[in-house]
Amino acid sequence: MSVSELFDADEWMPAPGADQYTDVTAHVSRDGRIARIAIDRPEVRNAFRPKTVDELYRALDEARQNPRIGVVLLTGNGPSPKDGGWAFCSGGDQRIRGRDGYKYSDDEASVADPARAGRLHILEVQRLIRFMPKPVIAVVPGWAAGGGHSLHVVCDLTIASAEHGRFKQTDADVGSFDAGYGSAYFARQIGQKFAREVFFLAEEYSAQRAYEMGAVNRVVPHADLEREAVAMARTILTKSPTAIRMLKFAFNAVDDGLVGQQVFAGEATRLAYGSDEAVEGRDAFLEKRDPDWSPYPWHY
Ligand SMILES: CC(C)(COP(=O)(O)OP(=O)(O)OC[C@H]1O[C@@H](n2cnc3c(N)ncnc32)[C@H](O)[C@@H]1OP(=O)(O)O)[C@@H](O)C(=O)NCCC(=O)NCCSC(=O)c1cc(O)c2ccccc2c1O
Repeated sequence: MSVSELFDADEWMPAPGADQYTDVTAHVSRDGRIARIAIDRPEVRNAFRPKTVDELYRALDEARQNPRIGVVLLTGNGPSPKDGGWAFCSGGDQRIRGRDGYKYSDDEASVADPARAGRLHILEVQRLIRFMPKPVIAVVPGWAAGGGHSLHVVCDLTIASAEHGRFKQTDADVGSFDAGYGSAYFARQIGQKFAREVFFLAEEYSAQRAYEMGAVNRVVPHADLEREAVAMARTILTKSPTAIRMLKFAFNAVDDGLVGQQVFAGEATRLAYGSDEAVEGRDAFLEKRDPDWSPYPWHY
């Protein structure tokens, strides 16, 4: 059975552990440098339930820790076998939303561990994407709605299908609100007036309109969507991994407060450890002598 109508089997091989997933598919390009992770519930416009979120997190974390992978594509498989509709993601599955979050289907897990009873852990996935030391590209073949809209917002880049890409922020329609990256950071991207309009009116925006608002990087013909996304990824792969990582964390830092500074600073520390000056500090300690900083000027 094909993964998705846009999926090119010649490009991808299954990612390690992918056979254990039911709600997502995870692949790695045949040269091992790009990950393709997709929500695989097209019959509900790729709405996520807790199991979907668990699998998304695991697949993304595998990609994060794989030193060969430089870019991650996040998408939604399709079309729906029911009506042919396409989706990136339509947010939390409203059928299993409880009073304390989204419910696992086998509620024995919740009985054994009440802390697992109601989940909002798509926010953990958002943070994983945000702090992933490599670009994540949202590949939007259809609807990005509600929490699915927020997922595209937190990705570094978005490429959308000209024919089927649709954007709608339905949170307030269903009594929900992503008050973090989904809204406040979205406003940093496209401006306060547009962001408030998108949330307060919950209207539908075409891919072209989202592009004009600054919410989308590229709009391409539907049939070319994944090919163009891979091409975008391959362009990024021609760049310095360190430069891309530092740039991503620099773009983040201004909006991420002390955590943003910490993440950026961690990478700065890694770079400093590579210098002769830092090696001198370590060696002096180990050799129980005063460090000799004389070769290292106070740069200006
Ligand atoms: C996405 C749509 C605009 C698409 O409309 P369309 O007309 O194309 O398709 P249908 O409406 O007919 O849908 C086809 C089929 O799929 C089912 N479905 C679609 N979305 C969902 C969903 N989210 N949950 C459950 N089921 C869904 C639909 O019922 C149809 O099924 P049939 O059996 O009738 O065939 C439109 O579908 C739409 O508006 N969907 C809902 C979007 C939505 O409101 N999402 C939830 C927003 S809240 C959220 O996502 C959220 C999650 C979190 O975990 C948070 C955590 C912390 C803070 C905030 C959070 C948050 O806001």
